[in-house]
Amino acid sequence: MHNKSENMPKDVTLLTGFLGAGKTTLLNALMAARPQTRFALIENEYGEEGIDGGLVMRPDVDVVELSNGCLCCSLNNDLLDVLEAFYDRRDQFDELIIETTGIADPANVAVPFLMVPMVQREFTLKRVICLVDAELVEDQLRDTEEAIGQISFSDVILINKTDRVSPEYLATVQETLRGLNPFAQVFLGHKDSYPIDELMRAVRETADAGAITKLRPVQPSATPGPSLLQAVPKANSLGVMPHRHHHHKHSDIVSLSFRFSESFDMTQVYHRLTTLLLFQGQGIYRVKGIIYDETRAERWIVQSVGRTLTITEGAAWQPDEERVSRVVFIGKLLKPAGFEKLLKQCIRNAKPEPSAWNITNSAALQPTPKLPS
Ligand SMILES: Nc1nc2c(ncn2[C@@H]2O[C@H](COP(=O)(O)OP(=O)(O)OP(=O)(O)O)[C@@H](O)[C@H]2O)c(=O)[nH]1
Repeated sequence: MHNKSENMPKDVTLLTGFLGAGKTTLLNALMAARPQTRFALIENEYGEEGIDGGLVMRPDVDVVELSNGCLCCSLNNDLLDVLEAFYDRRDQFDELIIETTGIADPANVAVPFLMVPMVQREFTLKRVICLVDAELVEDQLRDTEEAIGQISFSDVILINKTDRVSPEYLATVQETLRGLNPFAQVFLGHKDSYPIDELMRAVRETADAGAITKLRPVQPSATPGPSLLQAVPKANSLGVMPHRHHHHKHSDIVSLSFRFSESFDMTQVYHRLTTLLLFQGQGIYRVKGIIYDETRAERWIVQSVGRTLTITEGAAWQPDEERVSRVVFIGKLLKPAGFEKLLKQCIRNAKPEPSAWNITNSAALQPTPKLPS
């Protein structure tokens, strides 16, 4: 049973929210709750090593991964190419979901859907859902520019991870968010209880009207993103003209990606990353990794949000799959040297090198983070 005729525009859900807010986790729950729907998915990741694509649980989903940049800026033209490719295989899916990077400005990602008639003809931006980490959002609003743009642009806000905060604190968070975006529908949830039907019932005010789409008040970003209307004249088959390359700055947020073919010692991984986050975690917003451990048939999934590290078992390696570990760190002004050293120390049977990660060694982080008092 498929939702729509192949000739109808495809519904698009844009999923945004700061690094680690829970977008991929919600995405999996959403797709599991809609087994009859054939989803196409665009996974955008800031890091060079795409991790999220490997975390998508439904094997039948048509996933396109766009790594090493942000759809809202450096990969803006790639979005048009991917939309064109999806258009060409429009008979193979019902709905498209785009998971942005955790630092994307969704207003820029939405531009083609709102302003390019040929894209509008084939794709309807149904909703922009912003996930908010109930526990960390106040810090993120204080320390970064990205979170505010995401919250203020979205039609729907899901205050996620409610399991991690008290009802009193939740009330404060709700008030803050209402102040930032009084137009959005706000829902509460956590990974074991999402209001999926409500989220998917919510639609942009003008999404069904098919006419001119009214933009909600948007916080202007420090450097405005590109407009696809200023395109250079070479149309693709959707009739869309690609834009020249454009970069905008993500308030000094960088991503460091590492890849190793050696087997890792998970005790070391846990110990060293926990220590790192505990004592030098201030500028580190996110750690994500898929780790190869030769003693296990399964891969390990390593995640951190804030100072919380979790290691869970992932899918088993396929017989012909290359066993590699990939780890991404995203944070403010991170420098690679210390992180690489730390990871090398976690390789199974690595030679002990006591100074590899020394909590007083702040070479990897600029400016030097303060130890928690
Ligand atoms: N306690 C708790 N943890 C959650 C919840 N939702 C997600 N997480 C955890 O938060 C971490 C990040 O979740 P993801 O779904 O990967 O977050 P994301 O927004 O996709 O992350 P990025 O793509 O890196 O921005 C994972 O360890 C999840 O298991 C929740 O409701 N409660």
